[in-house]
Amino acid sequence: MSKKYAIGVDYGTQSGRAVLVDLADGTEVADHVTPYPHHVIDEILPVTGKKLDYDWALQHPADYIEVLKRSVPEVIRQSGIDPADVVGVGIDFTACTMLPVNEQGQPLCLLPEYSENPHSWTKLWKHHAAQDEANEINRIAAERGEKWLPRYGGKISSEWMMAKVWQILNEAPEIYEAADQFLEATDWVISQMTGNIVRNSCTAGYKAIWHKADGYPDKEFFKALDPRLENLTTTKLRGDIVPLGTKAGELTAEMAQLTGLIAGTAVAVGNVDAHAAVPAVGVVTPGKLVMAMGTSICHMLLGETEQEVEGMCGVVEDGIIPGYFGYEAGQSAVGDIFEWYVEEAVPAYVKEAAALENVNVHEWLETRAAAYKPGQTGLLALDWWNGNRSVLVDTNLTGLLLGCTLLTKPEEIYRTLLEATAFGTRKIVDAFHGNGVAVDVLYACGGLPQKNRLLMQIYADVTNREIKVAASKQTPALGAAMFGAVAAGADKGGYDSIVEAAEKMARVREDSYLPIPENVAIYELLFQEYSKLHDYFGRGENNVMKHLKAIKEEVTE
Ligand SMILES: Nc1ncnc2c1ncn2[C@@H]1O[C@H](COP(=O)(O)OP(=O)(O)O)[C@@H](O)[C@H]1O
Ligand SMILES: O=C(CO)[C@@H](O)[C@@H](O)COP(=O)(O)O
Repeated sequence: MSKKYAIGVDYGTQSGRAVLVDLADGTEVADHVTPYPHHVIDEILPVTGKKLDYDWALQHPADYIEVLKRSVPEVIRQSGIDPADVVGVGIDFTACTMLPVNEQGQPLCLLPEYSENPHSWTKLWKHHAAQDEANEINRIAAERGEKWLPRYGGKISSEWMMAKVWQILNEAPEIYEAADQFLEATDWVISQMTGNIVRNSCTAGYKAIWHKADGYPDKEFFKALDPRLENLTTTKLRGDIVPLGTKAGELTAEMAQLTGLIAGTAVAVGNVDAHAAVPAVGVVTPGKLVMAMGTSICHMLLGETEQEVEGMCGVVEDGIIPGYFGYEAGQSAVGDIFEWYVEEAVPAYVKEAAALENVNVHEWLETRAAAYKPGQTGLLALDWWNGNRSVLVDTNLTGLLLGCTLLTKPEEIYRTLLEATAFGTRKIVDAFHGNGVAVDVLYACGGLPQKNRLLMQIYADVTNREIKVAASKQTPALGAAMFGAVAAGADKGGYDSIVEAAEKMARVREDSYLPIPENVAIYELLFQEYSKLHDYFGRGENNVMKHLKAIKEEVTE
């Protein structure tokens, strides 16, 4: 029998990437990236040229199809394989990235009668303009004692489906009316590939307050938000919600022509980027925390039971791997804090020295920062440059650097920022571990583990846990391909379960990061100090960060 393959397509914030994977062992045979032609639309709406409000972030749905059109034929061409040997396709997406569609499943923004209204466009995950609606949802849910609220750590985010839908209703009721359904972009792309609209349990669970046993919150809750929302879940969010790995359908003839694949190829239901990465590092059982480390960190964990954990983003049964409760938490800025420092705050002499040595500024700082022992800088920081996503869930918190003297060096500050983000992860690890969801070992994927060894050693020391690193540089896309193989099934050359697919296809690097006992001991002391600052500034004892923000807003108006 000829070799069999699957294709995974990872839809990120700036671009989409297709990866062609050998099903026997997970080898990534070819990959190709298509930057979105319309980029992130966060300043000007293309059709009107009108300025968008602050905090808006939209995307163009045609860009998603462009990725299929350019990147899928390219991986087939590069690999030289017969398209008939591609047994399944899966995708993963940022989330909640959502759009309104009409009865035919067409995005309203592509129809001339609606395209001038920004609310007809795809709202990207980082569209943060629905914060007022999120606040109201949280207030009303808390008042009513909604039992689903603790499943989301006590607060839902402005990034999620209900806040975004409500913003559309409030600001553009005509678009709300015209929408036959609101879909996650991941489900919309699958509908374009197969002709079937099928909602997946991952985005429904984490981003749309859906629960396997209880379904959506009841109508009375939605009525309490706004009487016009009463029937939202049975009308514009209607439809069966199916587990990850389910076959959504088969590639249509039209899509086969566009992609160069064979009509009838199995297509898996949509998935989320961070969640798809979990089986791709071989994690299919509890106790192993997967960190997707880049500009931010998503922390993913499996558990046997549904526990309430302070500040977690959510817990969803079957939300990552069927048969387990999938937990998600996160830090809203990690690499972005290092980027801020490198771009905005290092002295010119550092940039010049790095250029002379032909290394980038991060690498220059890392080498020098690595020469310090834990605690030797005398510095401590709170990693809230972009607020706090877990455990405190407060976007109004800001960063703090403590302990500077006239002798403080840039590399010491850089090391302190690395450490601060590790302490942020430790808070999340402790929150889970202390609430009965074991965290025994860490797995890292994403860009940062490839870029900064010091950072990874600090994370191992601060958490006192081994860290295994993904062998793949395209972990979410590999995971998406694995779900594509599961959609195909073993009799078509794929796999019957994601656990089997992970056994054969997932890989981590041979070398791992182990905690160094003397570093662990010092970091334990520093973490106690971090925790004091964390609670003092984060739990209301000293609201100076919020006061500063309020004064800033007042004088800026
Ligand atoms: N050597 C480095 N050490 C630490 N951080 C780095 C280094 N090089 C780049 N970064 C940070 O990595 C982040 C990008 O990570 P990456 O995983 O590639 O992106 P994304 O999260 O968009 O997928 C940026 O925020 C950047 O500041
Ligand atoms: O929120 C989630 C996952 O739940 C992500 O899709 C979102 O943060 C986007 O992450 P990336 O920027 O793609 O790493």
